[in-house]
Order: sequence, then structure tokens, then C-alpha cells
Amino acid sequence: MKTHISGAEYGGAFHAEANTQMRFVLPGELVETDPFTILKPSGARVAARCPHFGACGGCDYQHAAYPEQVQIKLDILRGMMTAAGVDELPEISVETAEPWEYRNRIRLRVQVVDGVMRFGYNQRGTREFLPIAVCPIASPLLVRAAEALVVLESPWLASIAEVEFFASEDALQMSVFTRDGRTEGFAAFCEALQVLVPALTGAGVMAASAGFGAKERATWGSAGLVQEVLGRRYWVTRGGFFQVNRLLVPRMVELVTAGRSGELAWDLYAGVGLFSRALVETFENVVGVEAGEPAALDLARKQKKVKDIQAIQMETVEFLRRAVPQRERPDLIVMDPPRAGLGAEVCTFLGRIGAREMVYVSCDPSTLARDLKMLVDSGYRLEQVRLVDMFPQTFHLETVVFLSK
Ligand SMILES: C[S@@+](CC[C@H](N)C(=O)[O-])C[C@H]1O[C@@H](n2cnc3c(N)ncnc32)[C@H](O)[C@@H]1O
Repeated sequence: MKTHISGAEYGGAFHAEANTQMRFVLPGELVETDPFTILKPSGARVAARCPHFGACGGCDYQHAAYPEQVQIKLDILRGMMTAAGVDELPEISVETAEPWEYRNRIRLRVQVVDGVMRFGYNQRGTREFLPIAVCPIASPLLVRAAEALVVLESPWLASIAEVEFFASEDALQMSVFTRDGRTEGFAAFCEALQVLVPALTGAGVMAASAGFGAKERATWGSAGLVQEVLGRRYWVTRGGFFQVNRLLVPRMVELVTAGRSGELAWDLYAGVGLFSRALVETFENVVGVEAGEPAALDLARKQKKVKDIQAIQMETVEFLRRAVPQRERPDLIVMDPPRAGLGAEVCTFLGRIGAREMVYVSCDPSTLARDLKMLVDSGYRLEQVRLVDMFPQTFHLETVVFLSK
């Protein structure tokens, strides 16, 4: 059957005729579905850089030239905002950087294939193991570390189910998830890897079955590393959150904080204080609210020396429930929630607070659109919307929205 491709939707799929969806096609293309053949390719179609593209669950858009990827995301974002009833949408501007080698963190599976130890990801849409040789969206140090790991002659390799590497420009941290909870000999294993990858400064081990945020069973070296952004040094614990696109973080900090000043700023969902640390240079007082460990501890520990940042470990909704009756009214509220977004309760509190300016950093356009509808209905104006392409080659979409009241 022949079908025309008309547009894209959030999640990596594209609209074909008869209400069907297809992957790895592009708007404007004519496609034969069985067997899959592109009859009329889009002018934006390119050869994928990665040999694993398609089979690997990671990337969605390598078959599109980079400007087309950005256009696809713009159309998706605009469509989702309109569908959620967000009216008077300003023009959406775009921030991009080099679209390859940008990730500072990768999590890999480790498995024996045909008698050889390999690292890899999940195959697209399954839990099947896909051995990989390259990952062109990852910082080269991360791939070098994985290559070094699988050639180590160590009984440890048989224990490892997954490994996560997290890098700064010159340091590397490793989290190992084992099949059997093994801990003995971990230090010797890390030292052997450090010989091959001198950037390795610390590592921890936990059982693969342990849930998110589980305590490490053994550790080696330092517990985290320093990420430097615009001359500011942030301490980030191995498992702690840090923005994943190393090439766009400085621009993101500038966008959110530059040119803003006043008496009081709140940085909700503050993480390690990426924005708080910049805001404290131009605001009299800054409150950073962060629920999770270890990010909250990193924020508190490192901010102690910085005047006027008040680090609070609490859920945002709890913080607002206490702040609203006290009639606190910050000049600026920055909020950068996880994918779940703000939710109705937080939006209601923000409506009552009526901050002069708000900056909403979002990694999920569906929850963003839902929240913006509520914020606009409570009297905030949309001043600017920016697509900051933190996740090139994938469908993931980061947006920064500026609001005022
Ligand atoms: C997307 S990250 C942003 C962190 C920081 N703004 C940055 O750019 O590095 C979201 C942060 O919100 C924290 N978090 C998740 N749910 C929260 C909640 N209900 N209240 C406060 N913080 C929360 C997470 O631990 C994480 O550090």
C-alpha cells in the first residue's frame, strides 16, 4: 500500500494515511508500506550516522538533516500547545549546539555475545540486548570507558548487568549494577579500569534489582565530580541529576538567568543549584527547593559558602503550601520539574502567588502544555517560548517558557 506522510507526533512516530503511524519516514514522503520502500524521499532525508540507528532504542531522527529535526520538534510543540488550548502563542525561537557527542551520561548493558564480552543498549521496543560498537550522541570519553571496561580481565565482568558512566570535561564516574550483589574486589577492579581510563575518579556498586535511588553497597574513589558551567563549579554526586547535554548547559543557564534581578528569586526543583548559583549574583535572596537526595545535599553542601542561597529539601507543593499563607511574592520563580510537570495543585498556588516573572524549563511538552493552560488561565502572560534542543537525534523535547504577570 502507498501512503503519504503528513506530519510528526511526539514520541518519534509520523502520521501516515488512514490514521496510521510510521517511524523512520519524514513529512512529505511517499512510502510503500509492504515491503517498506521510500518511493519519494524528502529533500531533508540523510544517511544515518550511526550503524545501529533503527535497531537501537535510543535515536529517532538520524534519518533527517538536523534543521529538519528542529522543524519537526517545532511543529510538534506548537501542535501540542494549541491542542491543550494555550492561546496567543508567541513565535517559538530555537537554541541549538553541535548535535553529536553531546551526552555526558550513558547507561549500558554488559553481556557475553558469542563468547565475547560486549556493551550495548536495548533493541528498539524490546528488552532484547543490542550490542553496540559506537554511540555518536555520547561524549567520546563515555564510549572509550565502555570499550576499556569490556577488555578488562576480571571476574567482575561476569557480575555486571549494567553500567552507567557520567562525565565532566576531565573526570569520569561509574555506577555498576551487578547481577549478584558482589562487592569483594571492587576497588581492585576500579583501579584496573583507571589504568586504562585515567579520568575515572570514582565508582559505586549496587544490585541490578535495587530500585531507583538505592544505596551503593561498595564505593571507590570520590562520590561525584565537579561540572563547571560559565565559570561556576557544581558538585554532582554520581547518581544525582545534571543536565545531560554538556554543549548546551551554559546557554541554558544564560537563557534562564541572564538580565534578571530583584529582591527574591525561587528556584523550584533546584537540583544541584544550576540556576540558583547564577541567580544569587543578581538577587538579594535566592531560595532553592529540591526534594531528592542526593541533589538536595549537593545543593546544601556546596551553597553553604555562597551568601543568600537558602537550600530547602522539600517537595515543591509542600513549600508552596507554606509560602502562600505568608503572602511571599518573589520577583522571579524558576521551575524545572521532572517529566510529570508541575500539576494542578502547584499551578493553583503559583496563580495565587502572582510572581512578576516566571521561567518554566520543561522536558515534556505534554505536561508543559497542560500546565501552561492552567497558568495562563490564572492570569500569567506567555512572553517567550524557546525550544532548546538538548536531545538531538531523539524525539525528546526541551522547552523554556517565559511568563509574566
Ligand atoms: C529536571 S531536574 C532539574 C534540576 C536543576 N534545575 C538543573 O537544571 O540541574 C528536576 C529536579 O527536581 C527534583 N524533584 C523531583 N520532584 C520534585 C518535587 N516534587 N519537588 C521538588 N523537587 C523535585 C529532582 O530531584 C531533580 O533534581
